[in-house]
Amino acid sequence: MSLVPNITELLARARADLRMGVPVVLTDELGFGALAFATETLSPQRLADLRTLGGEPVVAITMRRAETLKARAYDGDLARVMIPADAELSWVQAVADPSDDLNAPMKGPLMTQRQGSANLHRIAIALAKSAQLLPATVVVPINESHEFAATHGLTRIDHARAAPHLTDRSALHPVVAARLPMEVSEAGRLHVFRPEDGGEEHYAIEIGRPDRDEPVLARLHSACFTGDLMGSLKCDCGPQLRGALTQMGAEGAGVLLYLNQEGRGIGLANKMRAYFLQDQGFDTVEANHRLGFEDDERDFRLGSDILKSLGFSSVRLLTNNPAKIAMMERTGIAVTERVPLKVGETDFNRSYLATKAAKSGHLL
Ligand SMILES: Nc1nc2c(ncn2[C@@H]2O[C@H](COP(=O)(O)OP(=O)(O)OP(=O)(O)O)[C@@H](O)[C@H]2O)c(=O)[nH]1
Ligand SMILES: [Zn+2]
Repeated sequence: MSLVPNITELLARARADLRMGVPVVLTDELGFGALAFATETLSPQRLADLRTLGGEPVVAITMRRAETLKARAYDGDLARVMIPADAELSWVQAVADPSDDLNAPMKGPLMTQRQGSANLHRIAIALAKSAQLLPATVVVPINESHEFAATHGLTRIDHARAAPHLTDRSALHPVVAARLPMEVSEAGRLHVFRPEDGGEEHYAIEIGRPDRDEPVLARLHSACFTGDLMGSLKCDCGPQLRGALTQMGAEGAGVLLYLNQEGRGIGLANKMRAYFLQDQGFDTVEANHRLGFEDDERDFRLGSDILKSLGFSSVRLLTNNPAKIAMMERTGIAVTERVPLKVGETDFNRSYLATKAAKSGHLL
């Protein structure tokens, strides 16, 4: 019956639930069930209520966050931290949120679970991440999970059906394109692409009428609200964006993909959490790790999807990031030339740029 939501639609609903503090029910193929909450949106009332369910609640965190907290990650990529019976919500949230790590370090050792499967915890963390929340979830086992979800009107996600969707990228579809005369070129055109999973839309700005049979001057630009719009001096994004467009305008042809992957894919709220840690002396990579993220959570494959959809198969790529080049090549877009894009170094971003060169392999 097409009127029943499919797994993609249920996952989008689950993300919205977690952002609002509503729990979701997770079930696996062995019949286990659990209730999962995003740690950062959990309320005191719901923490009290989940404790009446009888199961032992844990905070599921990524291996990166576990390393910071010196908690044993028996599950490899994640750890299940046991919640003491008398722990308050502030304790639970401090497991997830590093903002007070230095001020008020957590008193360890944190006990982590070793027995049983972490499959449902893994799905819960992936959902929180894709909802652009901190990658940490409170998970408590429940019985009769199908009935529990139905009785309480909760979204239920089945592990086997959901797992492939959390690693595969969703298909993107062109929505509309229209002329956009711009300062750099009157022959601008903006294309909007929408993913099937209900996530962020992405844009392509085409300058001139680039020949589809020749390598096109291209830039994959990740959204940076602070740099692109506010003139932030902490990064080089704004000058790179304008520099790329100016060069395309001067050459009379090019395509700039504006990918809504704010903060290297972690979202603006988490990026600002990373900036708060940077104010305390951590570098851009360490800050991401303390929050529980990898240094770069972006998926550049969507860039090649958009280029292909526009009819391009080879590019002269404006970038200093070798990972972008490697990903283009792997996903069937030939990079015939790397065009360096070195603009916008300031006193404030010099060490940020140096860290990217030292730790993320950026070309100087
Ligand atoms: N998490 C995090 N993201 C940041 C930080 N500073 C900038 N960003 C984000 O990093 C991204 C920069 O993207 P790009 O301009 O594609 O930069 P790049 O990966 O260095 O590659 P090139 O510019 O092509 O060399 C944007 O999404 C910014 O919002 C930071 O300190 N932490
Ligand atoms: Zn930036």
